[in-house]
Amino acid sequence: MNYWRILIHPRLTRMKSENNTPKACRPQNRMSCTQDVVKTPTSIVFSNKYNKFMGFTLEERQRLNIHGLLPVCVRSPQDQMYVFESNFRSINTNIGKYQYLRIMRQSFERLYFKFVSEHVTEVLPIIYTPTVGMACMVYGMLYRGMSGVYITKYDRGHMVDVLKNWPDSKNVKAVCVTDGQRILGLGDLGANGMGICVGKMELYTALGGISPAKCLPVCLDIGTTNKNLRDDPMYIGLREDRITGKEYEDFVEEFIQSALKAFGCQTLIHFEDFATPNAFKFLEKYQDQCCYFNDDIQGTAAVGLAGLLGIQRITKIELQDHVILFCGAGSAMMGLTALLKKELQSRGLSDEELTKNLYVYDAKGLITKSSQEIPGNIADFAKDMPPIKSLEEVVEKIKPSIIMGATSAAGLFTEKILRTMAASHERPGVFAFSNPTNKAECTAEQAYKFTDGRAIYSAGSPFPPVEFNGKRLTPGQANNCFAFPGIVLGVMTALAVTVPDEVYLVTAHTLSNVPSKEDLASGKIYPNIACAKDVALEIAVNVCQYLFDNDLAQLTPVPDDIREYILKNEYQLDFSSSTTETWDYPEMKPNPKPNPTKEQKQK
Ligand SMILES: NC(=O)C1=CN([C@@H]2O[C@H](COP(=O)(O)OP(=O)(O)OC[C@H]3O[C@@H](n4cnc5c(N)ncnc54)[C@H](OP(=O)(O)O)[C@@H]3O)[C@@H](O)[C@H]2O)C=CC1
Ligand SMILES: CC(=O)C(=O)O
Ligand SMILES: [Mg+2]
Repeated sequence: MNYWRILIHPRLTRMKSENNTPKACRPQNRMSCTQDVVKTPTSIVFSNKYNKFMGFTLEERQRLNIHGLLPVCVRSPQDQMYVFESNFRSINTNIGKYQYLRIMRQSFERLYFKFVSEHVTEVLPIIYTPTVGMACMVYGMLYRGMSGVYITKYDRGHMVDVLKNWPDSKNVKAVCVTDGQRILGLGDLGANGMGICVGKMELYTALGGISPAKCLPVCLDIGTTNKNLRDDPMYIGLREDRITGKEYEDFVEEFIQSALKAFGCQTLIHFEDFATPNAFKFLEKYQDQCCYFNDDIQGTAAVGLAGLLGIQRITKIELQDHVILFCGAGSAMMGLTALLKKELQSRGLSDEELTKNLYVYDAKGLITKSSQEIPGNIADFAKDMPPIKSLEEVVEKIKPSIIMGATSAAGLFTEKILRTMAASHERPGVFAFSNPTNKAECTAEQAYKFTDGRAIYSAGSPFPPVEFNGKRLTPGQANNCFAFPGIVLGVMTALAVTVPDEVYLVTAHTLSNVPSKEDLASGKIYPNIACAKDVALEIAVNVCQYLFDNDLAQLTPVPDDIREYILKNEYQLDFSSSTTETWDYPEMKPNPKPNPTKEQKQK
């Protein structure tokens, strides 16, 4: 039963809800049915989830006992957005904007998400890469209170209780977790890595339409090797060495089991920014055990493959006939090579045929048969040729038509490399995946300048368009944010038990088909980031369909129209004056009647 509704005095319900006139604020308009009135805790009314700032109508101000606590003006949602925008734009630094957004997120959630989802191009570079990287470096200074759950090594044995301390724990359906060891290309940032999980989950809502109540960011604070951080008086995490080996793996195992116990066995577990060997180890262990997803490996692979398919569409050269050089043997590139292999296998190529034109280069040089310690997942790519240490020499030798980097080695793609590629290929593909911006393997300007404006260039962080020879060239954003919001939306909607590799192939194909013929003609293999919400929906629909078609979903009955079903269940960004009718205010129970006094009893 919704007591809010019952408690509205009929006279008030008849009042024009957006009444903005001072006359309507006269005290005689207050409710008179005092005997049943429940005094609304002001802390709830103004809490992040229910706050409407000056958007509370007169009727609401009276009903919720907050009349007089706000200025007389009642702001419409449009006015609130205008004020939000004006504040945001008046701030001159990106980190300042980030701070402002943190405050807004923590004080008026629905307006915050409405703002982000309506200003994706402007806001993503702040709450996501590149600014979130900078924010994570000084997270202790920016810390503004509860945004997720921290679990330390001292919490072993009672992790379920710690997770359940989250105020909205009964609603949680997805967890994005990091141990902070490889935060973007910035290395070990320990407990500051929480900022990444918060940012990722905000995109679940802003792009995927998933209610924030379902999302829980988690940081496994198991120490840090970052000495500067440990010496920083503002650091928020454990000032100890990381736990490693069996102790670490047991800790992660306990966390996974605790999360499933606390929130249910269908909870989506999203691993983010774990160091590479650990990331692959856990993926292998958990992929078939629960609804598990590694964004750096699998999300990035889907976006990378979509980019390659886009290049295939532009150049009209089949992927297997391109010579592709992958730089960096970490989560991102190794996830991509594995998914590309699956794609090429599905085209009927043998392992030998499909790896023929694929080369991997890492910090020690080109991976050849004589390389030491080749990770198992790239052994197939080791070439039977003499070792080459320098990337420029590798490029000179193999003349790749596509070069992809996820190395965090800024400037790795030199002028010479780009010119060599341009000399051999009409439309060389250049992907600089590393984040944030200052880690990119080359900038958009360099890519266009050294290839006569012919490069098909994309980067992990956003680069502005470049004017070249009178043409405006727009770089693509090769970032897993084009994949994970749609993947998780599809997986969570379908109630997938596990997430098989095919889901990432579906994602890659869906994304690669978004750019129109005109986009491709202008060298764009990825959509504008402004379309990221539409892309997420498209991916979610196809992922859901795949899961239903392959009996991998537990949602019953299967919706007749998946798109409609998803849209019907998405998080409502709107808050109008009548929102209290539809908004999920907590049901308030009337205060228990006090025991009658002696005098009352005698009466
Ligand atoms: N755009 C996107 O969506 C994504 C971007 N990324 C970005 O990609 C980067 C790498 O991430 P991830 O794969 O997880 O990281 P890792 O750190 O695990 O991998 C980096 C790899 O690059 C190698 N490397 C380092 N320096 C060089 C160099 N000079 N030349 C060649 N190889 C080099 C490393 O070799 P060694 O280990 O021997 O040092 C390692 O194999 C990060 O900047 C991250 O932010 C990651 C995921 C998604
Ligand atoms: C984008 C991302 O996930 C990364 O850089 O790690
Ligand atoms: Mg990441």
